Amino acid sequence: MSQALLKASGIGVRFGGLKALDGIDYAVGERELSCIIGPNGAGKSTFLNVLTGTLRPSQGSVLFAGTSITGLGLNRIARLGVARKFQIPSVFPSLSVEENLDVARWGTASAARSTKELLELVQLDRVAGKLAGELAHGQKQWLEIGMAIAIGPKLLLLDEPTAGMTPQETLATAELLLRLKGEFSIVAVEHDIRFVRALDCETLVLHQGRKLRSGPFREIEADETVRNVYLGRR
Ligand SMILES: Nc1ncnc2c1ncn2[C@@H]1O[C@H](COP(=O)(O)OP(=O)(O)OP(=O)(O)O)[C@@H](O)[C@H]1O
Repeated sequence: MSQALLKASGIGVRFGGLKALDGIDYAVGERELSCIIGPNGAGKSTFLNVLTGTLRPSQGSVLFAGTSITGLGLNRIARLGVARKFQIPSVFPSLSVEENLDVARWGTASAARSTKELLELVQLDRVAGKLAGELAHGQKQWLEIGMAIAIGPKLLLLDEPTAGMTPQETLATAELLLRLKGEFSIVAVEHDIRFVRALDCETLVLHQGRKLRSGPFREIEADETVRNVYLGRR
């Protein structure tokens, strides 16, 4: 891996008597694309909450570009260049697609992408004037990805970006992330194995709060233990 941009060490989270995460080590390199998968209740969202500072872990630390961000809070971490896209799109429904991107770009450096470039990148240029509230579900997700990209992040974290999408929309989302690959680091928490297969990237498998495996998706997919606890059930 190139130099780690994000490094989580020995992350543990307890909710009362439940160990939601136990001793998770994880690193994402500069401009690397990485996926986190695992069955329901594996601890994926809890881990993402730790990475974005919305949850302070009971144990362990998170470093971003060499600085501790453990439990720092979403806003302060965002200011360092970490963008998070939540599972449910939060766009401004009564503004047009183009206006949503304009709003997201406010205050960003002049070197950041123009609204036109963002529209083309997320392939919403043909619906630029449409109200965001009238977009199809997949298009709303892409708009929110565009809004997250607008700030010029160093790291983009995506929580189940293909939730509720059709197979075609899922594939288009994978293609979008592959277009962005190499520009900044991306971490996607995902349920949809077809999507992760299309990305073919470094993958962390969580199971019952522990790291089950990590490595390139092709190796993960071929791993018998992973197949038994997760992939084989799908
Ligand atoms: N705020 C909380 N309080 C108590 N228990 C929690 C809390 N958040 C999560 N948990 C528990 O921690 C465990 C991990 O949950 P988490 O939501 O992180 O899993 P997940 O892998 O994201 O699951 P899913 O794929 O269903 O979203 C589960 O047993 C869950 O019930």
